This record gives sequence, structure tokens and C-alpha cells, in this order.
Amino acid sequence: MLEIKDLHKAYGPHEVLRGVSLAVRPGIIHGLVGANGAGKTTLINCLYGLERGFTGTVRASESASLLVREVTGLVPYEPYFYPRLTGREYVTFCLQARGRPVADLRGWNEVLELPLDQYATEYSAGMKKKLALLAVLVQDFAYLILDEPFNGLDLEANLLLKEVLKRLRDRGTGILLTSHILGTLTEVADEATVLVAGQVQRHYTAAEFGTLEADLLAALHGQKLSQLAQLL
Ligand SMILES: Nc1ncnc2c1ncn2[C@@H]1O[C@H](COP(=O)(O)OP(=O)(O)OP(=O)(O)O)[C@@H](O)[C@H]1O
Repeated sequence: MLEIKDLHKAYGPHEVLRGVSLAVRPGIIHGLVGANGAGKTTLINCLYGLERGFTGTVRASESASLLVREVTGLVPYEPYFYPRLTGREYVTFCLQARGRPVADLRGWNEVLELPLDQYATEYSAGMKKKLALLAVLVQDFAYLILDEPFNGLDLEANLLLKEVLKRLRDRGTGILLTSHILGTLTEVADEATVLVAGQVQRHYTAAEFGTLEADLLAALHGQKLSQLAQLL
């Protein structure tokens, strides 16, 4: 299990995360929902060890000495690609950086259909997301952290990714997933955490997703709703 307990993180005087706790369990897709600036990416960066200077506990609870990143693959919101590196070279680079053998990409690429011998910087936004996904999928991680993986994907790729995530979940992979597309998130997630201004507003089980949209509207737009009620 990936565990976050009482996580606090500030940038100067700005407290971005204020006592966040959540768990990502094996075989579960955990959705992380929140408005722009709520602290989702900061939480992911703390969890993955990309941010320092936070307080609280962040750990992979399988072993006290295990770092989250040793068992977890990350697809960041905006994956970075070095210039003049082909898609294939990017994946090879990611594997070598982890000290892992270079995998045969054919199986996964029959699914993802990327032009692996073109420069990654020349890919479309959706193709870049798929390439970052390919680099983690071939590594067979116990956990995945996916920051807006549906962003930029067309309908076809969106459907495919949902299916891939469900199958990974069914094989026991624990997945932390952010998405601003609430419908997509509730379709695949088994539970969700709503972050509002750096605090957990509420944890939801899938059975409680029915009220999620109305709760979010009220939490994020309470005042605007009363204004709207006067207009419409
Ligand atoms: N390196 C940084 N230095 C200073 N402030 C930062 C830094 N990174 C993030 N922040 C601030 O922290 C807050 C949370 O940002 P974060 O990127 O975690 O939000 P988010 O929920 O991922 O938003 P989005 O949905 O837009 O991706 C924002 O107010 C942002 O300006």
C-alpha cells in the first residue's frame, strides 16, 4: 500500500497541502479530484519523492526501507522529452535509468500504435501521453501514479486507456489517478479523494459517487449557485 499521512507542504508562506492523508491499495484505482491549484500535483510530487521540505509520512508500506518510486511508475502531467530522442530511445532511456533490462516494446506498441522511430518532441500531445504510459507499462510496476493521463487523448485512446487501467487493477496494480473529467474518473475508479484548497474534503467509495458532482458543485461554487438561482 502507498500511504500518505498528515502531509503538509508549503511554498514560502503559501500552505499548499494541509494535513492530507490517503492510501493507494493494491488492486484499487484511487481517483484524486480537485480544482486547479488544489494541490494534486504537489501531493503526487511529495509522494514520489520529487519534492522535499514537507512534513508527514509518505511510504510504501510493504517495507519500511522501500521508497515509493522503487515500486511505482509515474506519468506526470507534462512528461518531459529530450530533444532528438526517438520514442523508442525515450523508453530505453527510462528503463536504463531504472537499471532495468530493455524490454521488447512490440506487444504494448501493437496496442498503443506509436511511431517509435520518430522524435518524441514531434509527437502530438496525445501521442506524448501514450509514450509516457508505454514507458511505465513495460516496467510492470506494483503501483502507478497517473497525473491527468486522459488529457489530450482522443476518444479511441481514451476508451483504450480505461480498459488498460481496469485490466491492470484486476491484476492487482494499485493506481492513483487524477482527472478533471469527472465522468471518466468515476467510470474507472473504485474510490476517490476530493482535495479542496490543500485539504481532504472527503473520501468517497464507488457506491457514493452518485453525490460526488453535486457535492463538488456545492464545495467549489456554493456562492455562485445562489447567484445562479436568482438568474435561472
Ligand atoms: N514550485 C512551486 N512554487 C511555488 N508555488 C507552487 C509551486 N508548485 C505549485 N505551487 C502552488 O501550489 C498550489 C497547488 O499547485 P498544484 O500544481 O499542486 O495544483 P493542482 O491541484 O495539481 O492543480 P491543476 O489541476 O491546475 O494541475 C498552487 O497555488 C500553485 O501555484
